[in-house]
Amino acid sequence: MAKIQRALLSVSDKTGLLELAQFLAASKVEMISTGGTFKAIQEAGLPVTYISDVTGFPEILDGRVKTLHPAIHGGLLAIRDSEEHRCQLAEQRIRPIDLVVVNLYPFAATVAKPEVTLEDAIENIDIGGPSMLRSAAKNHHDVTVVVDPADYPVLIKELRANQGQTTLEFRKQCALKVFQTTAAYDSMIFNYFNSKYTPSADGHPELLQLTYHKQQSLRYGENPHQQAAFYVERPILPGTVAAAKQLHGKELSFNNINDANAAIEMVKEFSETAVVAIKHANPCGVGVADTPFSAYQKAFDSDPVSIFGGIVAFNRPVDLRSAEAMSELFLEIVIAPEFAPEAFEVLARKKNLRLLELPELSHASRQKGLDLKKVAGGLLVQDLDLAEVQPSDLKVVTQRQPTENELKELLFGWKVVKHVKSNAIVITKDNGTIGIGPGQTNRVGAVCIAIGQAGEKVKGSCLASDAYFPMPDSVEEAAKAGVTAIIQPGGSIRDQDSITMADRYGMAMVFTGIRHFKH
Ligand SMILES: NC(=O)c1ncn([C@@H]2O[C@H](COP(=O)(O)O)[C@@H](O)[C@H]2O)c1NC=O
Repeated sequence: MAKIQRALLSVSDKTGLLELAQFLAASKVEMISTGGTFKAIQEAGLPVTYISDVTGFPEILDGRVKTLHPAIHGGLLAIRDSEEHRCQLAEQRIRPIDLVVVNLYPFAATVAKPEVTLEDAIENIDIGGPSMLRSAAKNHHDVTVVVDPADYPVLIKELRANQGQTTLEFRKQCALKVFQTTAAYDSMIFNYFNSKYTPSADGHPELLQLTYHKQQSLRYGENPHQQAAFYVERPILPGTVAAAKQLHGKELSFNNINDANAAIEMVKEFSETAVVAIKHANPCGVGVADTPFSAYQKAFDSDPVSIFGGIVAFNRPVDLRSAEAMSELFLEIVIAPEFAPEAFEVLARKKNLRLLELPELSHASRQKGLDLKKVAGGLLVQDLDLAEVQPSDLKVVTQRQPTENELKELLFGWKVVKHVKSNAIVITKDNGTIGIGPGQTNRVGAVCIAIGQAGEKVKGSCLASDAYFPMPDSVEEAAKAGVTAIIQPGGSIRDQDSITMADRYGMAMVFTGIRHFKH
């Protein structure tokens, strides 16, 4: 490529514009520019040509048409090596443009405003900008294009290193960034209009466009032979694993991020002080108490074996006592809205332990959204499971009513079981889990695992089941072990068999009418 001689600058975000313009002027590059950009460069005392002097046409329709002209697009799209293209340019008196610096109308920021009108949104759809970006990127063999003010210093460095030229490798990267930018920009516009105009009865668009930005490359995926990366939404959603700030410890792994997500989403379930211990994305211990330390103890006591190598999330600041207790263990991650300085000091003595700070871990910070499940060849989309039950939603189906204490316990277990992989059974006592049976292919198997884990403590406990009992066997096993009350959705054609079994043992059983499958 020859030395850059002619540049077109048209930017909404004027950050870094004058520094770049100064460099280009000093490098004797001729600059062409649109309204506001032209004004800014001219006011800085730098030589610049107004776009209309190139197109021979005024900017019209409130700026809707300013660069959409053959004098611009011809100058961008002509193949420099083509004799025919060169002749056509000469015939039409069009001069090549070698460098394009454009950034787009701020559509995202506009539609993010709560008071935005449809008219505002429409006016912020950039037409001329993406057209120039695409023309220049298409012709990147000959044209350099920069779309991000953060890249101006990189451009300057490149021009300095190559005597006013750019390398093809540089232009390829620039073109890639343009296509990335215009694709994301169009997705954003499409999604906005989908939310306004979609005729689909289920609220899901005919075409699902998702844009995620790479937050980090990961050392490997679920297993060391799988390559992996972490992509996030922008703007970053507060109160999610994507927003967590790592204060200390080794880099997060793929499994860490997945487990941390499970811990965060679960601890937000509680408005009371709660601690959640996660292992392989399932809770292995959950406690609710008056202090973070007692909540932690309950979570720990639930399964002192499984917590080894686990992830612990607090929804209150971590105190010194909790930190000291945790420092006795090998943990992968501790997550909390805050770490007391003395607690941080204790935990930070562990070189590898990752400490994640996430201020928005309250129950109120839960937000509606989509839950996406990748299947081979497709994607399943559903609303996030944010369903909750209140005491008034519960239907007592047994002769015996649950006591007040049992009722509290059942509602606690219900919140926990929602976050356990199906078939899921959770046994609790005193607002702490004592037995968790996750991910079994039959429900009674999950019951037996939970009972086995609870040991002697099972006597006088409560049990939560994520879905109904297809047979009365689970109720019988629980009753024989000493469980006194059960919460479950109900809805089986054999509900009556389970109710009869519960009555036989004098148990209390309540139906929620809501199921919490999690696969
Ligand atoms: N209509 C056009 O021909 C046109 N050409 C460039 N733009 C945009 O106008 C903005 C710069 O405008 P100004 O230089 O007037 O501040 C840039 O974001 C650029 O992408 C245009 N605006 C919208 O489509």
